[in-house]
Amino acid sequence: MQCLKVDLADRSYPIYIGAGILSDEALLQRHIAGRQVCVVTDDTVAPLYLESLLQKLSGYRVTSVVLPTGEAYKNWSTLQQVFDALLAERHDRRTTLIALGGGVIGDMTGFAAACYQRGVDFIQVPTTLLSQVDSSVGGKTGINHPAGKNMLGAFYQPKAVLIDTDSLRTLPEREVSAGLAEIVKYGLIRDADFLTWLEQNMAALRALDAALVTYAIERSCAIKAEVVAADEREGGVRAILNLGHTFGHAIEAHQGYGSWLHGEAVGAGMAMALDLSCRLGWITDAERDRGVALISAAGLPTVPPKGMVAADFERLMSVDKKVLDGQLRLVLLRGMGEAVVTAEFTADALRQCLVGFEQ
Ligand SMILES: NC(=O)c1ccc[n+]([C@@H]2O[C@H](COP(=O)([O-])OP(=O)(O)OC[C@H]3O[C@@H](n4cnc5c(N)ncnc54)[C@H](O)[C@@H]3O)[C@@H](O)[C@H]2O)c1
Ligand SMILES: O=C(O)C(=O)C[C@@H](O)[C@H](O)[C@H](O)COP(=O)(O)O
Ligand SMILES: [Zn+2]
Repeated sequence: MQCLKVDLADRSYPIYIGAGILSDEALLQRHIAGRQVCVVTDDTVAPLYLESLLQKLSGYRVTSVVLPTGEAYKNWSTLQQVFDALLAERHDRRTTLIALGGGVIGDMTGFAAACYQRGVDFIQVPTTLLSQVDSSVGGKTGINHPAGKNMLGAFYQPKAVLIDTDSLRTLPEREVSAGLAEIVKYGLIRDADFLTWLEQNMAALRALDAALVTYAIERSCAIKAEVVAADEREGGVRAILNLGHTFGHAIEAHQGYGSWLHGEAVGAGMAMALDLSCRLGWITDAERDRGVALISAAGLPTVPPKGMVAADFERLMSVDKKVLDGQLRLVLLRGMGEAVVTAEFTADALRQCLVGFEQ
């Protein structure tokens, strides 16, 4: 088992990574402060992993909430179901919530934990590749609004992240590719050597080779932990974790959340960010093509949905959380492995990029 740390003074916490670590009762229980636990999961993950998790919690007063599966349910009314269940079961403020599932469950459970009785503990038990390499780490929690992705939420850190790589065995191929999008992102923004390693190992990663996937999770979590520790609330450098997301979130909102997976939208979004970086002369054509080829090799789209035009992007991107005083900022590449958050592009350059992707 590998243990990394997210270093945030009194909000620091461990990330455990390993095969079968969910069978380690003591490891889980070490991070539960009180005697009450509520496990939050979805109706796809519950039949797979809920019972065995509950067995590790004997001696606690445990309840569970099973939410409907998917991005379309990352909203107020689903969150309300969590609060209703916590109140109906008389959970007190020493309760620990456990998020058992993918990023949708992790983001909503974290937000519920931030709000319930003004804040209770929570633990992340991510079961998708995407949530193991990204969403379970860093404390961004929240829900979507029809006008924009993750528009309501809080920065609220978990007490621990338990990544059991065995849970990936049941993950559908499409979800594996979605997780690879965020892994490719880390290479593009911060680590050119990791990018080369990903190029060499992409086929085996898609086949879920255990040793390679474990290394990819460790490297991704290490990069994310370092960036979050440097800038917990995204005052500056943390925004590089948003590479491809301004375009990608616009795609998700345009499609009504759910028909394109988050990772798929980020894949196409990163291809668009590579293209704009190239148009600005910051990376070469060959570097752009190399990035796009890797996104494609991960099984991800490299163009936005048919019928989505430049004006759709401009409208939806104008509500991005990186907009300051009406000025859009984007994460672009100054080189492979070197991301910047910048407003140094003209509206015209952006429009040409967007029009270039129209189909
Ligand atoms: N907070 C952050 O920093 C952060 C980072 C990245 C993404 N996100 C958010 O995460 C969400 C995407 O997360 P996701 O890709 O995990 O999606 P998800 O939570 O919808 O899970 C994907 C699908 O896999 C199923 N599933 C989960 N674990 C499984 C398993 N082990 N076996 C079989 N099926 C399983 C789920 O039921 C769901 O159908 C988006 O809402 C995105 O905005 C947040
Ligand atoms: O942790 C971060 O910071 C990220 O930006 C990680 C992203 O992969 C993730 O999708 C995040 O939820 C996006 O955040 P948002 O602030 O753009 O909604
Ligand atoms: Zn993301």
